[in-house]
Amino acid sequence: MLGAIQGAALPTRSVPRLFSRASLFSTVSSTQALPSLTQEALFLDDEGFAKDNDNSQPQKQQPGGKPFTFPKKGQQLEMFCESLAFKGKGVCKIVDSGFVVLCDRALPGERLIAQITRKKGSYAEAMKIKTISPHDDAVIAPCEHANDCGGCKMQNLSYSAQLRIKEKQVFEVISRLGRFGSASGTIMKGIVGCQSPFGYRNKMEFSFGVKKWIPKSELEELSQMELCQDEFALGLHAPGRFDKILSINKCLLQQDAANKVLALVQHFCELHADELPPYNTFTNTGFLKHLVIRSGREPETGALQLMVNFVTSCYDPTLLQPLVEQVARVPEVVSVVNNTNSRVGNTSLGEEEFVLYGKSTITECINGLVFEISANSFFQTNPRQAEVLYSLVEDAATLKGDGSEIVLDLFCGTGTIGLSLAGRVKHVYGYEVVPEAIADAQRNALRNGITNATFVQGDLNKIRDNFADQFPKPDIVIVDPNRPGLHLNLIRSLLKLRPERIVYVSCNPATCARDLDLLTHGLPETEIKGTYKLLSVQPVDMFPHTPHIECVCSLELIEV
Ligand SMILES: C[S@@+](CC[C@H](N)C(=O)[O-])C[C@H]1O[C@@H](n2cnc3c(N)ncnc32)[C@H](O)[C@@H]1O
Repeated sequence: MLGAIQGAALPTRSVPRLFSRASLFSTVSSTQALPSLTQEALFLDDEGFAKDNDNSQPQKQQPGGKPFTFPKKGQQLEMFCESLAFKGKGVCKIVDSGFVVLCDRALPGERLIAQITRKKGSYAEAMKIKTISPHDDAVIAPCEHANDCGGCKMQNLSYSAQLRIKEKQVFEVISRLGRFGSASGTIMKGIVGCQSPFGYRNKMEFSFGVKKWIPKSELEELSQMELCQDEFALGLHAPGRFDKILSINKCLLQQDAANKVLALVQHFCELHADELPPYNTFTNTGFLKHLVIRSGREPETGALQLMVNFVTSCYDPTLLQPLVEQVARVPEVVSVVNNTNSRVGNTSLGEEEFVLYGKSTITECINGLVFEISANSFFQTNPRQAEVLYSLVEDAATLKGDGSEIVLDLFCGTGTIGLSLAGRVKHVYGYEVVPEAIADAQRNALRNGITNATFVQGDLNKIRDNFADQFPKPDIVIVDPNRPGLHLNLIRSLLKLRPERIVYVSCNPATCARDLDLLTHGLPETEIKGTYKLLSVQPVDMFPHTPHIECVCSLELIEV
């Protein structure tokens, strides 16, 4: 049944406005990355493909022949939310005109009043003012910051409804953008939800600042006097604001012990803001820039371990000492480090690192392997669901298990996927651009006594013709790219390499669908001939309450 798709005529589709196949590839040169879709194009693509409104806005007339009136900035209008775009914005239609508006925090099925904030090409953006009638699955968000913080845009929706929406988004993008049409029904697997939709994150990064962002809802309650006192803030950046911090008392995505540390640091630093001044992004002055809290598990006992990282503008351990002493009293804290960053701006990556208390790393266990995590190393942020994800990758790889196969783990990070397969294969080759991640991967192999894994540092957007000479021909290739997906040259190289199976792990269904289309259907304009059959697409929810979706896709080589 699936095999038939390869030879069958491809489903035709109307060409969306901003993302025709011709426009997508017209700018590609051999040295350029496959043009990553702009966020706007991605969204519109999603909007245009994902629903039955392909013709909703390009035309200048309503069905009755009446011309569309573009809404004006500042206008408050009644609208109905039809679906969610990948970035979590509600795709709404103005009730009178059917004009499409993207509205933050609008939920599918909700009727609402929203204020137009800007016009963007043929659609508008709006800010929700009030709900007229909620989504059937609307719930009261458990987090006090849910309506103001940019992180959990979907907390107002029951978790089962979140999963349904995400599953539908993947299905639509795979069928339309990936051009798998009705066959998507047999390819798609049901979404795998997260057992614990709260407390799942093992890393949260908070910022210090001098400007507290006061949400509209609180503004009316505050006296003028209180409004003037914005000299200290610790929390998350207000949505779209680099300079304003929404003070966070407790984040439900992290563990209770991490919230204890956050509250303690909030309290201490607010009291001692004169000695420990928060960083001011306008004047580039101040000391405290970021608080990063990471968590892990002790391998033998499974006990929670916390690493607290203070990112400061310079190195001054004496200044930090009283704060470090307080934090170290929290029983779960096993490491306090200080990363210094003197550069202008807000990055939390340090130039130099100093251990102020305890160890320099914490550990995490994934599917029986132990991984060391340092302050700046990449690690999956939902480790329990990462175990689920990696098991799905192993299923998709359908290893023989006789130790004969070669696995190529592209975009390997700290080696977690490849290392978790190493016990069942002949050799794993990992490829990754970040040198520190490669060093971590090598250390992780050593720590777990794995001797059949080799990790190579290199940029997969700049591969040359001799790329495949660096390792024996792989039987299975795993790709786990960042949001922009695969470079066109890498797709060409995979098609030339012809591994029996490709497992594509994606954090962006839109670019994943684009790449699956190329690997299976090919693209005559670029002389790419697809030689793979898409066997399955498995959505996995790694980040409940956020718009993010992960997918594991299995592809099998076909003889042509
Ligand atoms: C989504 S992460 C996956 C990491 C790993 N597979 C895991 O599960 O932990 C993507 C990884 O690709 C790496 N990466 C991004 N662009 C790259 C490039 N052009 N060449 C090689 N690696 C790249 C990133 O540094 C990151 O470690």
